[in-house]
Amino acid sequence: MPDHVSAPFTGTPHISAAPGDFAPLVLMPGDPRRARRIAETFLEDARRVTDVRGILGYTGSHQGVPMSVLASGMGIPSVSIYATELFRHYGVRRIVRVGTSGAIPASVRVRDVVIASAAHTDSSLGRVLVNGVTLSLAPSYRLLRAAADAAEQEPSAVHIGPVFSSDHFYLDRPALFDALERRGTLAVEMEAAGLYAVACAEGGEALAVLTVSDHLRTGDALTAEERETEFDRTLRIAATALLTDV
Ligand SMILES: O=P(O)(O)O[C@H]1O[C@H](CO)[C@@H](O)[C@H]1O
Ligand SMILES: O=c1cc[nH]c(=O)[nH]1
Repeated sequence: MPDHVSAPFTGTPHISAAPGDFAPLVLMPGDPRRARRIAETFLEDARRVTDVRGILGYTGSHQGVPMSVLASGMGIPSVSIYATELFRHYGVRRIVRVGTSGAIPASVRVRDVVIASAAHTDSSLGRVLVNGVTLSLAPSYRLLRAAADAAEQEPSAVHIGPVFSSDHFYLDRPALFDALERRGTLAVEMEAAGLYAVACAEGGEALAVLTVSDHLRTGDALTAEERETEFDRTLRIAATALLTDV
């Protein structure tokens, strides 16, 4: 092949899908098995488009509009890789994380939904993208507003507010969670801040809608099976946001 002819695109280091395999609208759970379940139960005519490292991705449609689902894996480094590659190489415009989270205040209960209107983090990601600046890690206002409107149609509790995206799942620091609670933080999880940072850097839109799977104060928790199945409301809100003004 002559030097000036670039090689055909055959995927990224982490995604084996061909160009055009992903829809511009993407649901993103952490867990690959949840991605498969969303493809099987929520999307129509879904086909698998990638499975590198067991991170499953599917494309089908929802309410007649093309929609994909791709797992992010756990943590900010992992979600940052997948979100960057989707925005940069696959023409993706919107990613809505559909994840699980741990509730912090008593007013948030297991099975409630939390829409992350901001993401605090102990990750460095918000500080390294623009030299000397800590970026505000926030969702797309359009997606947030659409999700807030969709939440009004839901019969049970949906909370909107800041979450804490932690680099540490086993963080034994009760005083930290007390301090975050006093500042209005609703829940802890491990990806929203990374997704918001990447969307900001890549010019995409992002939002995180989280099912509360456990409570840091009471110890209440969903079973492992419920973690896979208890996210119908989260999915409805996320898909409505993805489909707004497309
Ligand atoms: O259920 P997911 O979406 O993976 O989200 C939460 O669960 C994982 C920890 O168990 C972390 O990824 C955290 O953010
Ligand atoms: O990251 C997470 C997710 C659920 N529950 C937690 O305590 N942390």
